[in-house]
Amino acid sequence: MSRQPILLLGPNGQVGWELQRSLAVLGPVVAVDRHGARAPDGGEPLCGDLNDLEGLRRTVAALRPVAIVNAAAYTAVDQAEREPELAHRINADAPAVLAQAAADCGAWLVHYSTDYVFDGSGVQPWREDAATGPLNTYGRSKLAGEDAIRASGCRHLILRTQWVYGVRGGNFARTMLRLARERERLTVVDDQFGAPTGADLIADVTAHALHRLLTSGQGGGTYHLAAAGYTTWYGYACTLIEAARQRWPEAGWRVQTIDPVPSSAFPTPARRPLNARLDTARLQHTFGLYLPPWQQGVRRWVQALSTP
Ligand SMILES: NC(=O)C1=CN([C@@H]2O[C@H](COP(=O)(O)OP(=O)(O)OC[C@H]3O[C@@H](n4cnc5c(N)ncnc54)[C@H](OP(=O)(O)O)[C@@H]3O)[C@@H](O)[C@H]2O)C=CC1
Ligand SMILES: Cc1cn([C@H]2C[C@H](O)[C@@H](COP(=O)(O)OP(=O)(O)O[C@H]3O[C@@H](C)C(=O)[C@@H](O)[C@H]3O)O2)c(=O)[nH]c1=O
Repeated sequence: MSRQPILLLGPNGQVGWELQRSLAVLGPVVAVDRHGARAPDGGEPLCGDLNDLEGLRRTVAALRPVAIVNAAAYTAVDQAEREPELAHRINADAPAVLAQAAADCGAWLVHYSTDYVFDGSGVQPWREDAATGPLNTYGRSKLAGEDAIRASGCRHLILRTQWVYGVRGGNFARTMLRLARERERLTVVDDQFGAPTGADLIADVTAHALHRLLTSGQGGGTYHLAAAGYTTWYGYACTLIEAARQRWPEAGWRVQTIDPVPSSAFPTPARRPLNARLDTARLQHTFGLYLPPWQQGVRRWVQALSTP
């Protein structure tokens, strides 16, 4: 394996945190967060701020990584409706610059995208070649990022994933566990379908796929990556709260009722797709992977928490 480093951006996010662990077996990893980092050779400080496009360009040119793994993103779905320019800069302009810089030095660019690039119609899981039609600003910004990477001609791996939970940072699961101890009644939408997917699984699959790309030079492109099976946010909340109650029976749970409701009964600034299921056959087939059922990952996540 190459001694050229892997540049990891966004190392403190849910996925980035797990990537620090999973990528380490592939070679040296230089993790740079938005505050920057020292260059390994003592040269100019490295820039990891996706708002600083010139800084990103300089960093890639100086480091000449074998791969750039971009786990940084603007992920506040509702807030993006109020900050479309910022969401676009982080999720589209920065990946475009990274793609150009990767093309210039021959690096692979690994990037993450979302189920929210789809319009949520139909009932079949979405394949990679299905027509996109994002319903919200976040989804549009992520799709623009994907398009820029594909258009750049750089060697790339785009992994579209969904409903991510991890040990770091905020997510739906953490919100539900908090609400279940604060309120007697929860209402959760039961008409949006997808698969809760662990950041650890995403990071492990990324490392496995990147190893293949670096050793064979084959397999780039756009893939769907999600845990197996599907549920709704309501089904997810019920499974999660049940697992947490079993683990901590005395944690002061107040919740008595969880009401399944249609999306119309839970209005949010950003519209979300109803059918967000991702067809992962291409990823499993290309990289010889088995993706475990979503319930397994959610229960493991609960077991790994130190407090609810
Ligand atoms: N979360 C989810 O449910 C899903 C996520 N994805 C995609 O997966 C990828 C990883 O998501 P996830 O780990 O959940 O995201 P998180 O929100 O947990 O982490 C995002 C990271 O991006 C960093 N970041 C934000 N703005 C900047 C900036 N200007 N410069 C540098 N870093 C910045 C944040 O830094 P800081 O900590 O300093 O704020 C944070 O560490 C993203 O591409 C996301 O779009 C796809 C589908 C679902
Ligand atoms: C807090 C809460 C949310 N909901 C609904 C709102 C929404 O339709 C759904 C999910 O809400 P959240 O805002 O937590 O999740 P959201 O930010 O929409 O999650 C998305 O994040 C981005 C980054 C992605 O890429 C997506 O794959 C997806 O994971 O649950 C309820 O029904 N009841 C509740 O109490």
